[in-house]
Amino acid sequence: MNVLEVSGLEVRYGHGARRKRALAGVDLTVERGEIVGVIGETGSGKSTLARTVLGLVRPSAGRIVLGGQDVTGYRARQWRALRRRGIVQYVFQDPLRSLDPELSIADSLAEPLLVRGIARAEAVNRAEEYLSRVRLDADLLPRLPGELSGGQRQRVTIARALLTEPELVLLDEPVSALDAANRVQVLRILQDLRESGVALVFISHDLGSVAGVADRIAVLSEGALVETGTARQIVATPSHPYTRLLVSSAPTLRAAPADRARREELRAALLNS
Ligand SMILES: Nc1ncnc2c1ncn2[C@@H]1O[C@H](COP(=O)(O)OP(=O)(O)OP(=O)(O)O)[C@@H](O)[C@H]1O
Repeated sequence: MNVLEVSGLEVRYGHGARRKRALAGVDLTVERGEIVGVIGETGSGKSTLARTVLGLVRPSAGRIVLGGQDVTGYRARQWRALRRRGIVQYVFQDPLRSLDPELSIADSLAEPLLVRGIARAEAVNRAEEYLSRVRLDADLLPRLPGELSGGQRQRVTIARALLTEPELVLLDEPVSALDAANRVQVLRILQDLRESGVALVFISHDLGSVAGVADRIAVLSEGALVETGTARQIVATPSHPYTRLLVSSAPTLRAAPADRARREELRAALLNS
């Protein structure tokens, strides 16, 4: 069963002459338990896609079905209620901005459970359990976000997103602000989540980060999906020139990064395609 079906999704920003199309007829499905990567360069529409699926941006055309429910015509109030139910959760790039700096980690984690009527003792137990799922120790619970490293903070936001047992988690550049060691740790945790059955949409400009985690990858360019395939297909036999450019620009995917001349060649082919 699909937890997310997006079809013909179009988003336009601004008005009149300044109207700009950020998404142009995007079709994407995510099955239960599947990890789908969405990659594209800056400005390709990745965050717009995430924000539209969360009901934070209104599409000008297309359809969104979440957990079997057509949510396309939802008003702001209905979206808020849907987000409160926790079926779809999100993790953004900057964990400091998504954690209240004055709340302890225990309180940040317990809060989504308390608003669902779960007793405090039970909420704290669950918080501890989910911290261990993201390989963090319970002794972080009394600390404030400012007393954690960036990687620890991002793991806390992932734990918090999982606490409500969502069907789908959207992660928008979850590792981009992290140093290499923390990035590897968070990517491992995302891989581990495969066993939990939650579906993930992992959005990144960096194919190298996504390729080792995602089952399928969708490639976004100028608001349109130009290619979708298994992670293996996208990396080994990319068919669209833009995908080839992304593959050649991802140093971690290759023994040696493509040299500049080769990248220019691919970019020229892309402009002419
Ligand atoms: N609120 C907004 N109002 C007007 N234009 C916007 C708005 N948000 C995004 N855009 C434009 O829409 C396009 C897609 O932006 P979006 O943020 O979705 O891209 P992105 O792929 O997530 O980029 P990045 O990796 O830099 O975050 C860009 O041209 C951007 O300038």
